[in-house]
Amino acid sequence: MSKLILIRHGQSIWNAANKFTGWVDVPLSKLGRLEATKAAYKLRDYRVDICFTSLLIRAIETAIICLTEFEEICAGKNPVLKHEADDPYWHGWDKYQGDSSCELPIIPSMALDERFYGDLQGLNKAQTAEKYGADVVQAWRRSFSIRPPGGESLEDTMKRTLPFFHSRILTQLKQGDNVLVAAHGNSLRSIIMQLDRLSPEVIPNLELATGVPIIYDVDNTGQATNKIILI
Ligand SMILES: O=C(O)[C@@H](CO)OP(=O)(O)O
Repeated sequence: MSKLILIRHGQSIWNAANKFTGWVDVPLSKLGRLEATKAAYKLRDYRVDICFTSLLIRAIETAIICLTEFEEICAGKNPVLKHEADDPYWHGWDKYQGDSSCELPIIPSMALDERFYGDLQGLNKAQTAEKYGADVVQAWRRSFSIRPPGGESLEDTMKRTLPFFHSRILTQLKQGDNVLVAAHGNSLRSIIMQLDRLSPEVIPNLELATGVPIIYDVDNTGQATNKIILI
């Protein structure tokens, strides 16, 4: 049985400021780094073979903290970011083949990026609710198919997260690897919707706390058989 560890990044400086963030690439706050360190402590008895993150620094910082705070989680290996060679201007670090006997790959992908929040990015959430009405803004934030102005619905986000989840993440799990995924509230909600078989009517009630690991047991057919949340 493989372990799938999902973690929403620790608090970012824009979570702290109550701003819509989406694809804006803000770092963790001091509290966020502490949350990630606490998550690393909770994960100290787990072993990770491969890690996937979004391209956004708040998820990457969270992954790095989880993988470096206690050496045991990587079984003594060094985490190394492996960039995909799909950017023609990429400077070529990805050409390094690496050494799987002593390196733990961290694969960053835009498929795991936060939902694109369009025109709301950078706006204060409370002020936006006052301007447009709390119910309208709640539907933009939590419904399955309603898009925030100029942005992605959860359904849109799911169209990029799930193909990646199936082709890259589940493939590793089915072959027996333990996988850490450090991503975002909405990219993870779309994956959990699939794992927990949640309907579009139920998904608005799913909230993910920052920096809290969610662990699934996944069998070799790719089915999730158990779930625990390390609060
Ligand atoms: O601003 C964002 O990018 C997200 C996560 O912080 O917000 P929401 O809670 O509305 O999904």
